[in-house]
Parts: sequence; structure tokens; C-alpha cells
Amino acid sequence: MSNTVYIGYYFKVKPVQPATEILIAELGFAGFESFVENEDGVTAYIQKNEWQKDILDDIQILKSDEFEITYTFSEIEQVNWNAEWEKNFNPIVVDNLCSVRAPFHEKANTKYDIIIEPKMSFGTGHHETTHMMIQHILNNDFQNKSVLDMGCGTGVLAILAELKGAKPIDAIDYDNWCYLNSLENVERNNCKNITVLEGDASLLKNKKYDIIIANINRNILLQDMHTYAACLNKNGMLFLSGFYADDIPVIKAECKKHMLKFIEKLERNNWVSLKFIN
Ligand SMILES: C[S@@+](CC[C@H](N)C(=O)[O-])C[C@H]1O[C@@H](n2cnc3c(N)ncnc32)[C@H](O)[C@@H]1O
Repeated sequence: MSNTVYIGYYFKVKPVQPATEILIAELGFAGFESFVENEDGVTAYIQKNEWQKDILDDIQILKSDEFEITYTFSEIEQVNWNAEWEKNFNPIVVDNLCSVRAPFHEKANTKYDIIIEPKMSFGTGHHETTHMMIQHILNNDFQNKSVLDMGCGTGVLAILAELKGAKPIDAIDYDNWCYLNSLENVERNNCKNITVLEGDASLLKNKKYDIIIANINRNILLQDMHTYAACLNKNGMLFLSGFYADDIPVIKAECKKHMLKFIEKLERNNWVSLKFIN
């Protein structure tokens, strides 16, 4: 429970994605500190002493004709974050094998039981892309493989990789909150083989991995593909997600440029996740 005074903005977004994701990114840059997503959009919180009347003036997505975004806001004396997460984070189970739940949920009866304190980071397993990446990890051999989890969010994929026997594992995110949250979750799940790093693809000079997992977005993946390809050991596997079915041709073309061979596609609600090998 925090005693800080917050301003809460309640955004309704149509259609909800990808606009909500973009909105959260922009609000984060503007100083908003915490976000709770729901089926209509997102509630975003900023500390009152960080707030100004024109705080939303530079939020570009609010000016877009492609999305309809409405909002109200109000001052909140105290935010009970635990209650907020409890309301918004349901445990999930992937293929009856892996569950992702919060500490306040009951212990799951699956082979892999991952505990995530989601806070603000992406990666609760609720998102289609995380779900499919979990499926890829479940379906492939990770035993004793070196792994990079690029854009690790809460660290959920790196944690599953360790549970499947991978080592060593680097989990990287450029967002400070995700970096801190991943460190917390790695410890919470007693992982011993994961190094969490704050940064981006520029950290990957001279690094080599047997497996690279990157659930980010189309543009970052296209931009950094040459780096991923250079970091992948011979016979390595690359798992990509964070984009739509329509983006498959451009992602495949970029991979082909780097001699990465397409192997498999998973799809959920128009989001996709692809496997490549080199
Ligand atoms: C879609 S989330 C995926 C989180 C988690 N891996 C999962 O599967 O649920 C993408 C993550 O990538 C991070 N990210 C975005 N661009 C990045 C970049 N250039 N370098 C490193 N991390 C990045 C974001 O901060 C975010 O946590």
C-alpha cells in the first residue's frame, strides 16, 4: 500500500490492441508509473507531484484517427497495488503443462509452475504472444542449451527455459522496470542460471547462444535480426513473436537474408509466433 497521492487515468480504447500497447509505451515516456490493463483499455497512474495539466499533449496516439480513445481521470489518495493485480491477473495454464500465476493464487498442479509478480511489466502469460512462446519452449529441447531471452518483460520465458534445463541464460530488457521485475521473479522462482541485463541488442557483441527467444515487436525484430543471426550458434533455434499474421512475409524475408530457415508457425487471434533454425 502506498501513501503517495496518484492521478489515475481511465482510458477506453477501440479497438483495444495494438493501441493500448502503444498508449502505455507513450504514457511511460511521459512519466506515468503504473498500468493496469483491462478488457476495455487501461488505467494508468502517475504520481501527483510528477503530473501537469498538459501531461497528455504529446501523446501522439490520442491524435490518431485509427483508434477511438476516451478517458476520465481523478485523484486517488492511496492505491492498493496488490488488490489491483488481484483483480486483473488470472492464472493461466498452457497445454496442461505450464502455469503462470501470481503469488496470491493457489499452487498449480502442472509440471511447470511459474510464479510472477506482474506489476507493470508485460509477460503475465495472458497475452497471446507469451502463450505461444511458452508453447514453443514446451515443445522443444532446451536441456543444457545456452539461451537469450530478448525483451524479457517479467522474465517468464527465461524462467521456463531454466525449468526445461537450459543454461546459461541471459534475459535482457531495455525497460528499467522490466529489468528489476525480472530480477525479482528469477529469485522468486529459485532460478540459478539466469543473468538479467538492462539494455538492448548493443549488449550482444561477441555473444553466442544455442537458442534465442524474442517476443518484442515487428520493427525491433526487423531492426535487430542481423544481430540475433550473428549470435546464433550453428544448428541454433530462433523463436520470434510480437507481430501479426500479416507481418509474416516481411519477417520471413529478413530471416532468409540471414540464412535462417523457417520451420513452424503458431497462431492465436491473429498474433503469430515463428520458429527458425540456422
Ligand atoms: C511483448 S513484451 C514480451 C515480454 C515477455 N518476453 C513475454 O513473452 O511475455 C516485449 C518486451 O520487450 C521489451 N523491449 C522492447 N524493445 C526492446 C529492445 N529494443 N531491446 C530490449 N528490450 C526491448 C519491452 O520492454 C517489453 O518488456
